[in-house]
Amino acid sequence: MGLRLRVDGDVVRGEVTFDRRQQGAPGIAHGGAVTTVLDDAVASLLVVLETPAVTANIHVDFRAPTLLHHPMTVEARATGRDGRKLHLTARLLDERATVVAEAQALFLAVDLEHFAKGGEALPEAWSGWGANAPG
Ligand SMILES: CCCCCCCCCCCCCCCC(=O)SCCNC(=O)CCNC(=O)[C@H](O)C(C)(C)COP(=O)(O)OP(=O)(O)OC[C@H]1O[C@@H](n2cnc3c(N)ncnc32)[C@H](O)[C@@H]1OP(=O)(O)O
Repeated sequence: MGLRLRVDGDVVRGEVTFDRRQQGAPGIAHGGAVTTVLDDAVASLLVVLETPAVTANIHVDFRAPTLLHHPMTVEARATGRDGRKLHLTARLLDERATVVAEAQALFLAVDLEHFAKGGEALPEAWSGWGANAPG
């Protein structure tokens, strides 16, 4: 889906255009694909927060059909932190700046060891990451 995300101050912004590969109903993106974009956008806030964390839950409101082949923008920001709990939100907007979907996510800060459970080497860039991890 060609999602491109960038950090802009304390906000993550990006662009995405859904195509037939993410189709649900004819001409409309599947809600799971929309949720993936929103989850990726809030996850990118972890760079801003300098905190390794994972999605514990994500609630998505689908406000309008997300049309295929129409460029969309996504923006995500942190709304609060309560110990290990990170409260994050993201919105997907169409070319008219109409919100087509929005998400509220709860991330939980984890130690980097959490990611080692996958059995794969972690990226070198992560070695200095995690000063804000719970352990
Ligand atoms: C320097 C450069 C860096 C570059 C950097 C680049 C970025 C690179 C990103 C890498 C990261 C990508 C991440 C992507 C986002 C995923 O896609 S993550 C994948 C999807 N998520 C998962 O796989 C998570 C699976 N779940 C788990 O591992 C565990 O359930 C969790 C979430 C770690 C929680 O387990 P736990 O640590 O044992 O937590 P637990 O003690 O049960 O609960 C702690 C508190 O949270 C609450 N809680 C736990 N789960 C829930 C829930 N689901 N709902 C509500 N409350 C909950 C509990 O009630 C408890 O509350 P309190 O009693 O303290 O008030």
